[in-house]
Amino acid sequence: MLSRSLFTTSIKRSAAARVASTRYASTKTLKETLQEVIPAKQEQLKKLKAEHSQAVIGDVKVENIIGGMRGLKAMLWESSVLDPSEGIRFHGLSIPDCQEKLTPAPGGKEIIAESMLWLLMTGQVPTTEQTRQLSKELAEKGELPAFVEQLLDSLPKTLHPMTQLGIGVAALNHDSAFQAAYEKGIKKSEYWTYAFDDCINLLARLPALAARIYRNVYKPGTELPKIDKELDLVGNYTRMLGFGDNQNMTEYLRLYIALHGDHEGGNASAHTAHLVGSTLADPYIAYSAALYALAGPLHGLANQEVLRWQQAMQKELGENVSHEQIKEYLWKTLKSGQVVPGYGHGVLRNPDPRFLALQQFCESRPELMESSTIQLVKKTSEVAPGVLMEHGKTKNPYPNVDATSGCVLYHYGLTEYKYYTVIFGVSRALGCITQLTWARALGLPLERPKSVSMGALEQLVKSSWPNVA
Ligand SMILES: CC(=O)SCCNC(=O)CCNC(=O)[C@H](O)C(C)(C)COP(=O)(O)OP(=O)(O)OC[C@H]1O[C@@H](n2cnc3c(N)ncnc32)[C@H](O)[C@@H]1OP(=O)(O)O
Ligand SMILES: O=C([O-])CC(=O)C(=O)O
Repeated sequence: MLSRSLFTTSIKRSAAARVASTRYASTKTLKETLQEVIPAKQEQLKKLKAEHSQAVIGDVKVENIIGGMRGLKAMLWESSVLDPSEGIRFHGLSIPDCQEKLTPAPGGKEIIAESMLWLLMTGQVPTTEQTRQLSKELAEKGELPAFVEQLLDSLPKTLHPMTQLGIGVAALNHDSAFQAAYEKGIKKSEYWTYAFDDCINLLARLPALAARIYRNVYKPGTELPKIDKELDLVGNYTRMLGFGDNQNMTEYLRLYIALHGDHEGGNASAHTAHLVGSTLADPYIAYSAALYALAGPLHGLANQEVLRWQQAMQKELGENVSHEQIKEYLWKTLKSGQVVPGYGHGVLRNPDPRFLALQQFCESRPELMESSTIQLVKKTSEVAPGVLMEHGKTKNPYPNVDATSGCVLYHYGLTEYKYYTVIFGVSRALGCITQLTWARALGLPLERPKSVSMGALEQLVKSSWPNVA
C-alpha cells in the first residue's frame, strides 16, 4: 500500500520553506517582475564565478559516465529541485504548498498554468490580478498563424501526434523575435527580453496547436472553437479539445498541466531544451527538440504506454482483475524482458508525489473511484512495488506520475492514448521556457561537456588508482 505519510511530512516540512521562499509580488506584469528579480540572480552568479569557480563539490565516477550521468551535479537550474524521497519542490514549495498558495481559475480549485509559470519564472506567488492578467495576455496571443494551421492540416493523420507537435512548434519560429533581433545584432544583455517574448508566444499558442492536432487526427470535420479571451490557458485548451462542458475534466487538466510543468533540469526533455537553447537557437526550436525527448517511452511517452499495458491486461484477464492476477501479469511483463510502464524513476526513490496528488484528485470524485480503469491503477500500485522489489533490478519500485495520468483522461472520454504525451508537451513548456529565459538572462554559455572513450576511461582509472589491475 502507498503511504500517505510522505505527503503529511512534506506538508509539515514545507511550512518553513514557504515562509522562506514566498514573497508576494506587486501588481507588475510578469516581464516587469522578472526585470526586477534578474539583477540579484545575475549578481549571485557573478559572485559564485568570482569567488568559488575552483571549489570542488563532488567526484565524477566511472558509473556516472557509463550510467547516463545519473547523480552528477552538472547543470544550473533555478526553478525546481527534485529530492529523491520527497519529490519535487518549485522554488521551495511542495505540491501541497502550491495547491494551497497558487491561484485557481474562477470557480475552480486546482492550480492553473499561469500561477505555476509565475512561480517558476520569478520565485514569487502571484496575486489573483496578476494571474488573470497573464491569462488575458496568453489568450490575446493564442491564435496560430495561418501557415501553421495549413502545415498541420497537411500532415498525414497517421503521423504520431507528438511528431506533429514538434513540427508545429518548430514552425512557429518563423516569427521568432529572438532570431530576428539576433540577426540585427543585439547586445547579450538584451537577449533575455526577446527570448522571453518568444517563450510567452510559444506557450500562448500551444493549446491551439495541440488541439488542432487532436481535431485533425481524431475528430476530423468538427469545428475548433476560437480562443475565449475570458478563459485561462488550460480552460481554453480543454474547450478546444471538445471537453469544455466537463468541469471535472477541465480541473483535472489544470492540475495535470501545473504538476507536469517542471521536474528540475536533468530530465531528458528539460535538459534537451536547455542544451539546444545554449546554442542560441530560438526558444521555438529549443522546445521542439525537447518535445522529441519527451516522446520516448522511458520518459513522457510512458503515460501512453501505461494505458496500452493496462488495456492489454484487461483484454487478457477481463474487467474485474484480482491482485493475484495483476501480480502474474506483472511477472509476465518482466519475464518477457519489458519494463513495467509507470514504475521506476531516474531520481525518485519513493512514490512520486505527483502520482499521489492525481490519486487524491481521483479520490475526491466518486465517478473516478467507480471507474474500472482507475481501480486498476490503484490495485496495480498496491502490488507492483512488491513484485518489482522481488524482481530486484529497479532502484525505485514505486509508481511515477505516468502510472495514473492517462487513465483519468481515458475515463473522461479522451480515449486516444497516442495523444496523451501531447498534453504533457503542453505542460513541460512551463519549466523549459522558464529556463530558456533565465539562461539568456544569466548569460549561460554553450553546453559542451567532455566525452571520453572506454580506452581513455581505463587509462584515467589506472592513473588515479595505480594499484588496480
Ligand atoms: C515523466 C517521466 O519521465 S517518469 C518515467 C517514465 N518512464 C517509465 O515509467 C518507464 C518505466 N521505467 C523505467 O524504464 C525506468 O525506471 C526509468 C527509465 C524511468 C529510470 O531508469 P533508471 O534510472 O536507469 O532506473 P534504475 O537504475 O532503477 O534501473 C536499473 C534496472 O532496473 C530496470 N528497471 C527500472 N524500472 C523498471 C521498470 N519499471 N520495470 C522493469 N524494469 C525496470 C532498468 O531497466 C534497469 O535494468 P538493466 O540493468 O537491465 O538495464
Ligand atoms: O525527472 C525525470 O527524469 C523524469 C520525470 O519524472 C519528469 O521529467 O517529469
